[in-house]
Amino acid sequence: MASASDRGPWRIATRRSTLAQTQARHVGESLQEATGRPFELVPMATTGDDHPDRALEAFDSKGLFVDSTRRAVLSGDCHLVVHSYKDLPTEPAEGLVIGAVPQRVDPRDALVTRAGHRLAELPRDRQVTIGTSSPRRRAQLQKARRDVLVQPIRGNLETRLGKVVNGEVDGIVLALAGLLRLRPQGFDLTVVPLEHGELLHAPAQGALAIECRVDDATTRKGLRRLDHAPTRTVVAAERELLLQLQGGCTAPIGAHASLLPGPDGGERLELLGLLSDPSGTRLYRASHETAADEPQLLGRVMAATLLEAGGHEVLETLRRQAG
Ligand SMILES: NCc1[nH]cc(CCC(=O)O)c1CC(=O)O
Repeated sequence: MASASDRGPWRIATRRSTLAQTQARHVGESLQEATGRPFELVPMATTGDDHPDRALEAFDSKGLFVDSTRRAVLSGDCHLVVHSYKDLPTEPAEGLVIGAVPQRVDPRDALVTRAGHRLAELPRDRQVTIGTSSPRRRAQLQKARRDVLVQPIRGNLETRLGKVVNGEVDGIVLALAGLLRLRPQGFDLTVVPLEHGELLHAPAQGALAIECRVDDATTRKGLRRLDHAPTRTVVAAERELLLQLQGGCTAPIGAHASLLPGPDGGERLELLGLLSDPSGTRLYRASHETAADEPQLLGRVMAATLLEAGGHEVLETLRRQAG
């Protein structure tokens, strides 16, 4: 087995999915440009990939998507691993550190249909079906449009787009980031981004987390070149909300943080948060702001607000159901 040394190419562990490999290649190219060292991808199967036919809900947030890639970094076989930040478990992995959070792309979800409808414009004179396996998207779709039938949908990006093209469903909701990175061609479909007030995206959506070993000074130094401080800040606020709310159950949770100009030329940090029951019947939204250097505080304040508004009962019910 090749091993990752301080010389030779950067070895980048990646899951086998096209999205994961595309993201890893982008990171590799940036790292090569920043350091003058070439890179190679080291694709590997993960537990999550072994069950691609299961609905997303079947996976918890306990690291199903990251296990073997992280092990490859911890063992010294690879220098780094690139994750979709939103799929990363909130518990830090022992011995690993997030060495870089590159600038994030558009974090919004999008509604993909043949006709280019907005959510509010979907026809009402017939049964419309929208495919998604995400509890967060389902809850918000049902809140906005009780009349729409939300269906679980499986398969990779191209398979799901194909189901819209052939009319199996009227539309799907997915992350704009995946479309931007994969640029699927040849589908006669319209992509309409969903605004934060329509359907709030997942915490850290559109961002990447690049992990390396805590004690690997060379890789940490290389990764610092890719780090984007404003993205770290907004993602920290969004992830703190997730951390505060996910005590043993996965509720639909949305979060969007942004840095805005503040008084006296400073910056302030704004956070939109959402917590819902799975049906979207009890759905709570709030917005708060703090100084730009208080992302964790902002996430905690948001969590307290959503819990007090009724989120406590929602989480209690979910916990009881989970057993
Ligand atoms: N849960 C799957 C997943 N993980 C990361 C992305 C792409 C978006 C991103 O990088 O945040 C997607 C696809 C989707 O949600 O439609």
